[in-house]
Amino acid sequence: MKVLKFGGTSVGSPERMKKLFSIIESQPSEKHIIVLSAVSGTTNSLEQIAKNYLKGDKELAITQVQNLYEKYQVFVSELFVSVEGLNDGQNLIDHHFKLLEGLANDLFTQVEERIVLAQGELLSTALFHYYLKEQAISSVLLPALDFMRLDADQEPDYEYMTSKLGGIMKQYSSDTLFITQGYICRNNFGEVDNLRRGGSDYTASLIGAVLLADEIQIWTDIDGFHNNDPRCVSNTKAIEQLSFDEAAELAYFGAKILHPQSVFPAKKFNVPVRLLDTLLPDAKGTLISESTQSDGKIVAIAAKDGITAIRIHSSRMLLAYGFLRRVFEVFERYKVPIDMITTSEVAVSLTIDETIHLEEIVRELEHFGNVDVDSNHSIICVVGDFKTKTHGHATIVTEAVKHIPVRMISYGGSEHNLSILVPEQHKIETLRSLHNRIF
Ligand SMILES: Nc1ncnc2c1ncn2[C@@H]1O[C@H](COP(=O)(O)OP(=O)(O)O)[C@@H](O)[C@H]1O
Ligand SMILES: N[C@@H](CC(=O)OP(=O)(O)O)C(=O)O
Repeated sequence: MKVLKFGGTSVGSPERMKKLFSIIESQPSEKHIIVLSAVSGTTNSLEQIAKNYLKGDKELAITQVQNLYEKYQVFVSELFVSVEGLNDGQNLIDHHFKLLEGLANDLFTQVEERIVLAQGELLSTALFHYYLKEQAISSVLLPALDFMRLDADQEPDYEYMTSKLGGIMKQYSSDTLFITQGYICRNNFGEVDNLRRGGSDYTASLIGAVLLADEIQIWTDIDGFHNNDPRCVSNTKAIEQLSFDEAAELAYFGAKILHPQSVFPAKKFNVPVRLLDTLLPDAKGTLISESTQSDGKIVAIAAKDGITAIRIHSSRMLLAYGFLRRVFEVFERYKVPIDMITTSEVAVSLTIDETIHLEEIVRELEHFGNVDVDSNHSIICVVGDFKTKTHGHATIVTEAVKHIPVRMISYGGSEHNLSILVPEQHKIETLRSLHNRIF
């Protein structure tokens, strides 16, 4: 069995949906679970609608609902040709947009906000299901809200998902084609929730993991994981093979092609992940598995923006123990993860990308010493095999960035990551300079 995920761009227009049909049709006849994101741009529009409902600006929210409805009317008219298909499509969008408009009459809380955000994937999957029906292809539309669940810590509830989805699949043992929604799930209260922006990759990985699939395929608009950010550097190349750990580092540190959390379930259950291109379906793509080909080499570079660096300078740190624990406890209290950390005998610098509680955190850290905050930085993450060949990598990196003001360097945390922190305005130059020196 394979799990195939298609992102917002791959279902972004009726033409793209038809292209997706031809990719699915050409797959060998085994079980396939197709995970779809919302049509590109839809989740952004839904976010705006929910924001305005939350603010109480119902008039603006309803205008935005109507604008989106008009886009879907065009989509339906271009996707279907049969009277039945056109009716199915029209009834579907009428149902979902009535629900969106109807929310103006009730109290609107964060519960309703998440219901609004779920409509994109509910629409795209049903539209594709009806399109397959028009093409005389039978498929089962699996409601993700029936089996995707997070626990009280917002972590996937593997046990629940394994038993629920396993049971559903047994019910449909003779069917081969399944379609389900990416991104959406329920929380531990049973309310509609989601896996955060870009979360459809995570859905595919979770489904592949709990069903022990042969492969999880992430289909997108590029021919695999590139060795640098193609939006910033021009001559990047697709990488044929990456290990789970290398892919996780790159995804976490900004390689947008993959949701940062999506590698973990696949690694936990050892299910390979393949990144493929909807526009070039025959291209090799990238295989992410337990093995790697990096063998002493640097394989890729990625960048993560919106980073804030915090330095705590304290003479009390000198020869003291327990200092770092007290610093970390502050971040733990506010549930803010730390990305990078460097220390000297009298100071510690660390980075965060979540600044909602920055003021409170700084206030608490000031009990330990002087605190400096530098915002608008980027982490540049260089990934490769630093175990087989243990010398030379740091020199290559520092030499390539000798003209850039580097705020932090972190090396040795893992055997395949060297990260540097630079002001955001130097990100592109840093990526290009490293690319020219390394590849
Ligand atoms: N290292 C990288 N390799 C490949 N693509 C990358 C990388 N870093 C950023 N990207 C960007 O990720 C995009 C694909 O991700 P995304 O837009 O989320 O796809 P989808 O909508 O299919 O989920 C590519 O078009 C590319 O611009
Ligand atoms: N629709 C969601 C989920 C998603 O994963 O989208 P994409 O696969 O297009 O990144 C979002 O826009 O965040």
